[in-house]
Amino acid sequence: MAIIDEKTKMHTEMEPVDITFSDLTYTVPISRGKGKKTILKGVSGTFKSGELTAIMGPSGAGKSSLLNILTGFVKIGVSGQISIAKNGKESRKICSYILQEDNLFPLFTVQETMILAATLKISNKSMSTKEKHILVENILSSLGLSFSMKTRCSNLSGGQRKRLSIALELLDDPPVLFLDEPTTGLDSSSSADCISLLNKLSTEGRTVVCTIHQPSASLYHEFGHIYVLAEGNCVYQGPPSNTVPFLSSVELHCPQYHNPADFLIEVTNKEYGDYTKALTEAAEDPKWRTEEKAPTLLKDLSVRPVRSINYSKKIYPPSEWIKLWILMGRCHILFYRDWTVTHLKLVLHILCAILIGILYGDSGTNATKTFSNVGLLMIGVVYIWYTTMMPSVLKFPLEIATIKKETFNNWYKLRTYYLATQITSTPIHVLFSITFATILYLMTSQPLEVDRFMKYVLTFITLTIAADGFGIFLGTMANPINGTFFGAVLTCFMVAFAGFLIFFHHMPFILRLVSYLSPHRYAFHSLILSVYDKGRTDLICPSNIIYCHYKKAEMIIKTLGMSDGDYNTNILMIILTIIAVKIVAYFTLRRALRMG
Ligand SMILES: Nc1ncnc2c1ncn2[C@@H]1O[C@H](COP(=O)(O)OP(=O)(O)OP(=O)(O)O)[C@@H](O)[C@H]1O
Repeated sequence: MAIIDEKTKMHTEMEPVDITFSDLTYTVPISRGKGKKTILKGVSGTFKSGELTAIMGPSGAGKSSLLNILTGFVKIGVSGQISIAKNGKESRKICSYILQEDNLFPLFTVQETMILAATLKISNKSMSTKEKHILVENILSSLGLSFSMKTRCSNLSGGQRKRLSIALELLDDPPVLFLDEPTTGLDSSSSADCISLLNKLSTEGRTVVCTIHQPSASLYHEFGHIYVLAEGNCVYQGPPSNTVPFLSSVELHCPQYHNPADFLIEVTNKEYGDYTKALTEAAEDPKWRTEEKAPTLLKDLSVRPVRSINYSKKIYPPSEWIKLWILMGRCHILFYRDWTVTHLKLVLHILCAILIGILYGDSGTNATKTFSNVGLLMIGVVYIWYTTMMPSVLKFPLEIATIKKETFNNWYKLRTYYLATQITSTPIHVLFSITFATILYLMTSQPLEVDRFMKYVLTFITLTIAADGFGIFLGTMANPINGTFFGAVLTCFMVAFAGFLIFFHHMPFILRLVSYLSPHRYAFHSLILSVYDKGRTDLICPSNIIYCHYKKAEMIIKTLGMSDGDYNTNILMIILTIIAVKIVAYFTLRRALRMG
């Protein structure tokens, strides 16, 4: 449904953006100290606006590498010139890159995904909310997604997901679209729909470049320009109609009724001998780059391309501050919808606290159970640490591809995303830790004093935030398998250095210094001091017991070697750990995005 009113008739005209690159070379290290491998060997070419370009070639020819370099996704090891200019100004920000993986949030519907993207990409000053809704409907209708507006992304078909990925990038009307293998995983009919959609977008004045493996004969002729790579060399560039005469010029005759695209790939796969050098030389002749037939409608500059999507106004993005609020909103919805993240965990925290509470009974006041109570405090530390850290270790590797796609396409800056996730996830961790700590405190008969209770809960709150930071750090440094392994090892050492499984005065001096790096040390210290320090009344020694060694609270503090301990210093150390680990985690996340 194309909604056109007087306002939307004022189409902003697509400014042509041609992409020119010359002598592009891409070199990668093979393995440490063992030399380099050249992926692209000085390739040149031009991709014009209003034209749909296909980058083709056998597997490993360098198609994705070329696309990654042109988009700016890859920068290291690249030499040569690339010009992507709009109004004479060089800019990569006008490009949108649609990756092979769709990376959509499964819990959002198509409409929600689009509206959220629209609010992130288009400021309220350049378009009202109503206008954004109209634009979203317009794009979805143009891409044949109107009937799936209320469908969750998890339930979309492969072709629909691909079209939604394209729709999302069309919101801010980019003049250049790059797509990595948009037809992979689609059946022939969906592939045909996808390519004809891209063709339509290019005829509206955009520069559309995609990689494709082996298109059918009919699909092949939908492209305006074909760029073929073989072993890092350009072995053909020109319209599809010139392919057969071009190949004939090097004595490679495409059999009648044979798909020229198939023949081209067979030739580049050396099924008829090694023609790579001959083809590379022949492809340098500019005569193959123009069609011999009459120029198409688009190339006639007097004809304005008809735009199916109406962008009523020039689009400006909102400020990062506004984007922060929008991202926080998105995180909240995701937390709410993913019941395993919030509801299930809250229930499990309650159940576990009750279970542990039953297990330890009155250990908080019973002088015969003092050591059990100390063990309980340690269990609390490990429980909160583990249940907070491990989900973060697993969460970030799953999200990195989506964050990379969105930050690369200028939806928002990484620091905005990071801040939004921290602001939204922290209250949830805090809620979990308060719930767990409160139940445990009351069920295990800890002293009913507000001051002690607050200190006890505050320790769990700070520890949970620190654990989240360590989880992000590990999740952005390693894959989920290694992350969970390193997380488990790290936790074991932190527990060992906490001062309970081995007392501080039993540790070798050097290792005692290492214990200062363990947040578990500070958390365990804080819990002991909150419960037993500062004039704690004597614990109850049951009448049937003759002697209770730990009746006096200072005795347990002395045994644990914490007589000099100060609650505030320990909490401060956890807070400093939080600040340090969250900053480091931001940089490891940034590094993970760069490494892809
Ligand atoms: N960072 C890298 N380190 C080492 N080798 C690389 C790197 N990037 C690409 N390559 C190699 O460069 C060659 C070209 O890779 P590229 O992904 O560009 O090929 P492709 O034509 O897109 O292949 P396919 O069609 O199979 O996806 C491959 O042999 C690949 O192994």
